[in-house]
Amino acid sequence: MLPISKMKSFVSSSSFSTLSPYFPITASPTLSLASKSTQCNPIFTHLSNFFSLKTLRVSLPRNQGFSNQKRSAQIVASLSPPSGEVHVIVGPMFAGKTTSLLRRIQSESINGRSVAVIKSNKDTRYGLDSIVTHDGMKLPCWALPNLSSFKQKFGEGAYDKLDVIGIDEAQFFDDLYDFCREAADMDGKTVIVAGLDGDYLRRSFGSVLDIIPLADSVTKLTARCEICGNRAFFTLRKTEEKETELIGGADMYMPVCRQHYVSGQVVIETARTVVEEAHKVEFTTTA
Ligand SMILES: Nc1ncnc2c1ncn2[C@@H]1O[C@H](COP(=O)(O)OP(=O)(O)O)[C@@H](O)[C@H]1O
Ligand SMILES: Cc1cn([C@H]2C[C@H](O)[C@@H](COP(=O)(O)O)O2)c(=O)[nH]c1=O
Repeated sequence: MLPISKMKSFVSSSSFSTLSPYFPITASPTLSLASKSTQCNPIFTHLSNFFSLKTLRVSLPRNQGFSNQKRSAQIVASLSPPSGEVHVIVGPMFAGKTTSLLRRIQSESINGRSVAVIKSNKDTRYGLDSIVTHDGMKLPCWALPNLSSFKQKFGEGAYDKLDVIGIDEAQFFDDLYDFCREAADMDGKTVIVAGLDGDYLRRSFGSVLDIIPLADSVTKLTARCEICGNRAFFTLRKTEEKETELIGGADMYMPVCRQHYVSGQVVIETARTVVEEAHKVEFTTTA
């Protein structure tokens, strides 16, 4: 298998057919819309913009069935936008979200689909040209301030040929929902999103949870609790900073189970209070 770091390009040259991979033609004997009369009927034209072939079922006489099925499938294919997919991978830090995203992208690329990966340009830990896992697995990427700039930066023509878009560190993109909806619903892309569902205080992080209603699949991964080795669902911040967004790795964060999240928060809060009190004492004695 080709190692991710050796992938020829993060955009392969396989061509993208607008309709065929996304529109399985599975017409049943009764599944037919367009008899000659309905094709020219303005009511049909209006309705067919709102309903797919599966919703509007009109039975045809047996001898006309086959050719009409083909014809109606063609008509509906030309009316329906290509159907994409949204897959979401969440979990705490060190859970393997980036690893899983890169594996899926690699496998899509090996299957001949053209792929591109985006990460937030806020995360400068490993430079801006690659996505890197905590294990050092690597893939070239686009580091962007927002997702809406992707189409223009990537080039409209190249975007049209793309099959799969990977998004890492999704919690940092405010326009995640609109991007995923448009890419999957209108442009027929498979979008694979990896990000933190919760921040260090276990509050919903960015727009990651907002895209669950758009998703075909949602996978919650777990790490290993750094204190007891049990499954870790949460990320504990080891430092005193309080802002929500704070780029860092194992120096600042650790994955923990519920028990050690709760006790860890108490320890960190106590330590913070002790430090603050010590500063106050220092300030009053020197003033
Ligand atoms: N406490 C930990 N629990 C689980 N994995 C850890 C831990 N510390 C380091 N790792 C390493 O991190 C890897 C996952 O990295 P990565 O895919 O970048 O995770 P994520 O994107 O979820 O932060 C694991 O395969 C493991 O080797
Ligand atoms: C919990 C938490 C994390 N972050 C930052 C820290 C890292 O830079 C990324 C997460 O990276 P990973 O690929 O999931 O390991 O997010 C943050 O800014 N705020 C937080 O509360």
